[in-house]
Amino acid sequence: MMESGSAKPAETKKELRRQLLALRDGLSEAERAEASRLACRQAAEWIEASGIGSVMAFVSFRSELDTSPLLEYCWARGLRLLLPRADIGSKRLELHAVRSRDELAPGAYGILEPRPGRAAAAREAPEAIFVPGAGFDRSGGRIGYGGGYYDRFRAEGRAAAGAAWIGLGFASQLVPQVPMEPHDAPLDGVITEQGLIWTTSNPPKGGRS
Ligand SMILES: Nc1nc2c(c(=O)[nH]1)N(C=O)[C@@H](CNc1ccc(C(=O)N[C@@H](CCC(=O)O)C(=O)O)cc1)CN2
Ligand SMILES: Nc1ncnc2c1ncn2[C@@H]1O[C@H](COP(=O)(O)OP(=O)(O)OP(=O)(O)O)[C@@H](O)[C@H]1O
Repeated sequence: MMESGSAKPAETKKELRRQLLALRDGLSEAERAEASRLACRQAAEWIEASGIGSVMAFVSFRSELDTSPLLEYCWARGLRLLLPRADIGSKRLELHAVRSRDELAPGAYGILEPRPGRAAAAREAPEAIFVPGAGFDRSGGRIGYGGGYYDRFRAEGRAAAGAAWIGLGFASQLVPQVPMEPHDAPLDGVITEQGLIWTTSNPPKGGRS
């Protein structure tokens, strides 16, 4: 029975997360590859138009949209690519500047992460942050794996002032509304294989392109 009207956001989020991850797991390899290629092209076009020099992205795991084409784009264009290491104890993200795939190794949760001895700690704050998720909505709502890593990272003020926070996922991960809690900061936009959607009335650096 649906009781979304009376359920607490945290419980509703848990159920929505479960449903969205099941849906994402159901995409075929071919669908995933094609959508990933298209979405990463959209992200690259936005980066190109915005003129930013440092990008925070993520290395995909489980059934996430495959960010490999975006990582390759950043390396090919000589952009600073900052990737996170998750500290499970503190639920904090630590950023490293990664210059090639050789600087990655399996880390927390089995995700490929920067190898501390190889990739230098990031000196700068990222100008754009591509955010993973289980689901997104058109008003900046996002639901992740429930670790609160990205909300904490944002609350710590570690992105550049005016940085663009952009969700990156499949169009099938867009839902009418993600229930938001007070600690959830809204995203500025979402990129899927169908294009970029700005979710704010005041688009960040780079503008509407
Ligand atoms: N590619 C990628 N990297 C990322 C993230 C992400 O979503 N995608 N994260 C974004 O935050 C952080 C990792 N966050 C994670 C949080 C929880 C679990 C996890 O396995 N959770 C358990 C459930 C725990 C529970 O019961 O609450 C599970 O799903 O089995 C995995 C990753 C940092 N790096
Ligand atoms: N800024 C913060 N400081 C302390 N705790 C926080 C902060 N932001 C979120 N949390 C806590 O983290 C937990 C998970 O939050 P939430 O369900 O929003 O995670 P999520 O966005 O799905 O996860 P992730 O960002 O890891 O993908 C919540 O219990 C929340 O209270």
